[in-house]
Amino acid sequence: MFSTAQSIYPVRAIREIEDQLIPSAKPSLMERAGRAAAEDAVRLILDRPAAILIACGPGNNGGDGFVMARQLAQAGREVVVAFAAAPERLPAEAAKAHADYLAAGGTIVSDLPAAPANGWALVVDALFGIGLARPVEGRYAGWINALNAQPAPRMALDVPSGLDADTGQPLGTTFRATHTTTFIALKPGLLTNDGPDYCGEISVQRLDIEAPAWVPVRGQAIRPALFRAHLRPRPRNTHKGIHGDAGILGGNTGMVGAALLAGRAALWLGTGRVYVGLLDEYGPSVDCSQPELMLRRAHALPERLSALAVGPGLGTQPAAEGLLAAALGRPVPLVLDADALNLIGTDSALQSALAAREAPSVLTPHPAEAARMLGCDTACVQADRLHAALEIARRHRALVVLKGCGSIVATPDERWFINGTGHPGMATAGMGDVLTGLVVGLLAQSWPAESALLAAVHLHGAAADRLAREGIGPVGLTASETIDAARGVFNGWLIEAQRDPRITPPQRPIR
Ligand SMILES: NC(=O)C1=CN([C@@H]2O[C@H](COP(=O)(O)OP(=O)(O)OC[C@H]3O[C@@H](n4cnc5c(N)ncnc54)[C@H](O)[C@@H]3O)[C@@H](O)[C@H]2O)[C@@H](O)CC1
Ligand SMILES: Nc1ncnc2c1ncn2[C@@H]1O[C@H](COP(=O)(O)OP(=O)(O)O)[C@@H](O)[C@H]1O
Ligand SMILES: [K+]
Repeated sequence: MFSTAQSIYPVRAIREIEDQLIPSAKPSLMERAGRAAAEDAVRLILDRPAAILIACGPGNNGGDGFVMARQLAQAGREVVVAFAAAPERLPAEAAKAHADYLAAGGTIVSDLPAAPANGWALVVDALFGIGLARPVEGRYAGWINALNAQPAPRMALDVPSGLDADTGQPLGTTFRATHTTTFIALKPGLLTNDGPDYCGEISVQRLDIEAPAWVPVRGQAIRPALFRAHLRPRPRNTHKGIHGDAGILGGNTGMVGAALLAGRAALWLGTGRVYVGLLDEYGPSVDCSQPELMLRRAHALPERLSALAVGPGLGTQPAAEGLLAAALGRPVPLVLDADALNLIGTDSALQSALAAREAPSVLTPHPAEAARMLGCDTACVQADRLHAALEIARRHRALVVLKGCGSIVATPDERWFINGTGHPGMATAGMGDVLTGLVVGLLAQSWPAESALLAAVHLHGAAADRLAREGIGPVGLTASETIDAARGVFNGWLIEAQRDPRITPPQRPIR
């Protein structure tokens, strides 16, 4: 069965679907949306007796609110609808929803009322959806501030008013939902940047749209189904040579730990051998708390590696630049992070070498590194994270993860993925080095690059989520602890995948 529940559609694509369906849909999409929202509302508040406040805006989002109000009132709920726009200027569908609500005996107040003595059971934002065209100011900003101040659950219809549905950027005053019922499909702005902070829990209501109406989708939410085929049990007759040789190049003076963290993450994810090449000339020759790592001087990494990561603690001195240039020439999968990205951002020879590579390249910038690569500032990257990730992937012919809240993975052929695991406790030093190690570890074990990146990004966040559930974080979570938890989550995935009859154990060693 064609499933689109995890597909992510930008506003333009949602509009295309609506254009195909609105003329003929019976019941209308707005009727379906309002009904689905009413059902979500009832699930949310159960039998809490207080009234439900629905604030309706001047467009079709307001129309959804009128349908929802009619449905809830007909189900015996007390509903208060606030609507201040001119009814005759509503778009046709919304005007019908408004008339139907009044015809069913509904009433409207033209300003947001004070909360009743027992408070609201639920406040609903049906002010603006994907039609938001400018920052919210004036009367509606006042309404949103008042709604945000209510101690009740706060539900947004389609998109929290004020949030840009494509970018997750708040435009002026923005509704802060505890729950968002979104229609037709997920939108990128709900999942990245400030989106998750403003949306709360998301319910996707697909409105029973038939498969042929779906326009081709390029965006997906990251989930294990995307890489489960590679979660294979090891054959019993195996040895370490089968599980890859990973190299980490970095660890300049004062930043040795970054390279060790990456190396440890690769090791704990099952890589056969891990070599760490350190630039610090006085760096250690053994990591006493992880003696399995083979520490070398930076120029003395083995010739034969299955995958190489360059960047954790690399520095930007000429020596680092020379090592990076040589690494770009190696015909192995490469992960580039941190200072490797900063160097590439300002050096056209390195950029050409990167674009010319035949073996896969994976770039893991955080927003500041992405900004250096694009020649803009961090705010401009964050203002449209999806565009920034796709642009870096296109320019460098590489896979990219733009890290942060709702990490975005972009491919050079313009597909993209958004990750939902992880939490703010991960904003701590060394966390990115761990991600680099997870990616290079899977690459060294012969995972295809795209699956390796998707799995590592999802795993990294899932590991931090597991720790937070156990009280280890969000505050005070350390990068080292995440490595340990990632091993646990990954082994859990392997066990789960073995129960999946579609995954068969390999008959022969992987290579
Ligand atoms: N067209 C349809 O049949 C369907 C529409 N749906 C709903 O309709 C929404 C989109 O409807 P619209 O395209 O009418 O757009 P919206 O209802 O999101 O907003 C558009 C209206 O708000 C005004 N506006 C935009 N930004 C403003 C601002 N900052 N301050 C003041 N006014 C502002 C516009 O001038 C316009 O009048 C979706 O998000 C969804 O909720 C759903 O019911 C699904 C079906
Ligand atoms: N608020 C957040 N929600 C989810 N993940 C986050 C959040 N903040 C940081 N992370 C993740 O933590 C990691 C931090 O990486 P990075 O900024 O490179 O750290 P460092 O350079 O210190 O190692 C990234 O994978 C990022 O996606
Ligand atoms: K809304």
